[in-house]
Amino acid sequence: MKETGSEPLSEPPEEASSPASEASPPGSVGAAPSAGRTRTTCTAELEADEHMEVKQVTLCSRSAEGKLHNKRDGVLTAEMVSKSVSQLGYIGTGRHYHNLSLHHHDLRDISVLCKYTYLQKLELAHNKIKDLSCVSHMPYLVVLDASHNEISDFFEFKPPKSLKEVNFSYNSLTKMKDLAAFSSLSKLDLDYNNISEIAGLEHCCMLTHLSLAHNKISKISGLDNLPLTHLCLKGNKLENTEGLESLKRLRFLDLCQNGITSLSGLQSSHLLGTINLQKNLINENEEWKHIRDLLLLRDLNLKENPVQDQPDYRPAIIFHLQHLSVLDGETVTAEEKVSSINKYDPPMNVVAAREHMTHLVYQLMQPQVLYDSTLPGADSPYPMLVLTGPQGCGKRELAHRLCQEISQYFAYGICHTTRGPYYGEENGTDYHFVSEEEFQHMILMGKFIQTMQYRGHNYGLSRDAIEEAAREGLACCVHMELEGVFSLKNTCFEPRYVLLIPTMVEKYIQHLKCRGLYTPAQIDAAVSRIELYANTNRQRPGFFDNVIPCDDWEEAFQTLRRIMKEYLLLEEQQENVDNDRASLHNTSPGVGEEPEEKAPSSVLLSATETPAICSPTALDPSNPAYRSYCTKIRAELLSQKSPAPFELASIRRREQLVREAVVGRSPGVYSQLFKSSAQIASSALHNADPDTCDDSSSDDGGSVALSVPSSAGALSGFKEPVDISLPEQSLDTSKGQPVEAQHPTTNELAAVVSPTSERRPGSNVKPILPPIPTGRKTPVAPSPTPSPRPKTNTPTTEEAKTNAERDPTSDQNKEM
Ligand SMILES: Nc1ncnc2c1ncn2[C@@H]1O[C@H](COP(=O)(O)OP(=O)(O)OP(=O)(O)O)[C@@H](O)[C@H]1O
Repeated sequence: MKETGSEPLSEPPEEASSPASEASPPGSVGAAPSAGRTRTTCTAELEADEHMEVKQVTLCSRSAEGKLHNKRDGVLTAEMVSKSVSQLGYIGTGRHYHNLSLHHHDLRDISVLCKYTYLQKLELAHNKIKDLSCVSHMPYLVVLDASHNEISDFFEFKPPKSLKEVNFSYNSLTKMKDLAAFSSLSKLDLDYNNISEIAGLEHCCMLTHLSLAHNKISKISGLDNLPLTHLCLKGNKLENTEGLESLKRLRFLDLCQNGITSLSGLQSSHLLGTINLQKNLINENEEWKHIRDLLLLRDLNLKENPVQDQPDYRPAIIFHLQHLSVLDGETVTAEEKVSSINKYDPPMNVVAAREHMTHLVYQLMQPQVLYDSTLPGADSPYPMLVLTGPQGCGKRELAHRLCQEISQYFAYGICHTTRGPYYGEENGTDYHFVSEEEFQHMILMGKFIQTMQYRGHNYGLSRDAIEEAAREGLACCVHMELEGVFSLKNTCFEPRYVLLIPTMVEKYIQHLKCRGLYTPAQIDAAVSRIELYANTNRQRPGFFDNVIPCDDWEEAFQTLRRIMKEYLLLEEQQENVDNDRASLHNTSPGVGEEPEEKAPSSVLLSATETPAICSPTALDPSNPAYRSYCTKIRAELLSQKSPAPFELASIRRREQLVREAVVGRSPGVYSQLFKSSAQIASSALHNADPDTCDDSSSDDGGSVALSVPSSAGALSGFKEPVDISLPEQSLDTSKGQPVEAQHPTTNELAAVVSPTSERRPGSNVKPILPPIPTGRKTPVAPSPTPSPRPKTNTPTTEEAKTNAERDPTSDQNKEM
């Protein structure tokens, strides 16, 4: 839209309108009454209007004529201006052009611009201007670009109230002056001048962008509390980054091409997202410490700094500044982040995997030995118990006590350690105390299946420690820290992991203090690890098989004892025998007659540390509440019609055929196991009802067969892997099913055949103790509490059978 009339477009403000109205000669800034301006101003502006249709047009691209004219004397004329204005708009009551762009005209004298009081944007780059006093007449000016000129006077004009952006780059400024009057200034570009000190900006409370690249600044100063978000001090003489502390809003910082050696001073600019420090003198990897708390930092450039020559420079920086997405201009990949973490702070499972790999390799380098005592069966692991929990939580004492009280089944696995013995500790009882050299030698000899460093000492569980227990026909019980558990989970062993966790921190601290072995720092560290255990339990369901609060050791021990008996099927057998009898005599109790389950002696903690009764652990087969449920289901099924004995015999025969087809006829290494309770119970039932005995399986209608951990697992039939504690898997259901329904399904067979079927964690595969060799040692200490269990050695299969035959209703049979 074009103004056509010759009237003034609007009334300019008084101070600005005066010179224009007089049509002053170039350079003059004289005052004149506003009434006199009308004609001249309008003429100039209207001349401009006539030539202006297109907005934002630059003279350099279209005014060859004007160029020629200017080249003569460098004086800007109204005609040229009229060709270079754009952006017609309203100001006050009239319409005026707002923009004037005069690039590359070799202009020296622009005093004619005094008449153009309504300009908002003035672009004068690439001229030879020294004097900008005409700007004093532009009260509406917002943007001024006077870059690439010859200006040496800093802001020598009356401050336009709204002046926001000024570009004085590539001029001859040497000194900054007070800019208090330029309170609206938000962007100031002073690149490529000769300024040696930052000054005069104290009152620029709107200044967000400041660039002073390629000056002579040797110290960052004068920026205190400015609201700067972007600061460029590239190509100066800076040696450090001190002086930026108060710039809390800084987001972009360019300090490249200086002599900076340290990043100190940047730590409090928490909003920094980009720091460019290319071509400086930073040479310490450790400098990351100053910027590690800048969590919004995404782009860091340390190219061409000596620090790049440091070994592991990039992974180290990436590790310490995990939030970076670009380092030295290159995108930081997820892989780089992960590998840097694995390098500098590997998570426990990574450490464990590495440890495992190391031990495996060293072991493979040795002459190979067949550790037949601990070989896992097709579906049953060698039984092992691992007590874990924070240091001093009592796991060692509990392990010892368990091995004493249930000495028929457990032996204490003695670890090696490089720490010296505490008072009262004996070599070969609590630990094998060895020197560091010995320990390292053992590692190299592939002796360990797991090691860990704890508080500067090495601890390790050797294969021999486990074998020692296994050769005695005993399950192995060890205690270790969480790292050890992670490590052990990589091995072929599938222990039962029991977490002992203090829930009363004060009591735990008190206990540690009483021990008198730990410094306050060590106590703090031990306490802090409670959280680690709790988190692991929360975040990895099934990681621990049981969680027992250990504030009261007696209570914890009773819980542990009960769990272990269940684990080894010592109590379950009794229950099964009872059920079997009931089945055989067709006197199975109804649901209402179910004997009450014993309440747990201690409350197990669930994953979220809530009592087990109302928690997910209620579904833990080791939980009595859950078992009660299973028993009820079983009782209900038992009360239904039982198949006739000949049907059972037929089923057994077919099962046996399937079994033999799957695992062959020959008994495995565990065939003479502590087949303990199951076989004895089985024998008892054989005696009770010989008609139903036709093969190695029990003839009780299913329930005994289910609970018998026969040799090497699979040998006892395809039912073996099925966990009796799971009601839907219990083959007891066969009693209430039609015969066809008792045939193994494809899935059941697969479960037997597949060695990976439902194993730990959380699988509750019942373990089988290794064979008891002839001449086995008598357990050191029998259980202190009178128990119906055998008080000496676990009987061999033959012994058990004989005993059972002698007295099928004996206590031994019941218990075992
Ligand atoms: N082979 C191992 N792997 C991992 N951790 C182990 C191993 N052997 C022992 N530990 C654990 O190392 C920690 C330190 O053991 P140490 O015997 O030195 O301390 P403690 O003060 O006696 O504590 P605690 O009574 O729990 O054993 C204990 O938590 C212990 O269970």
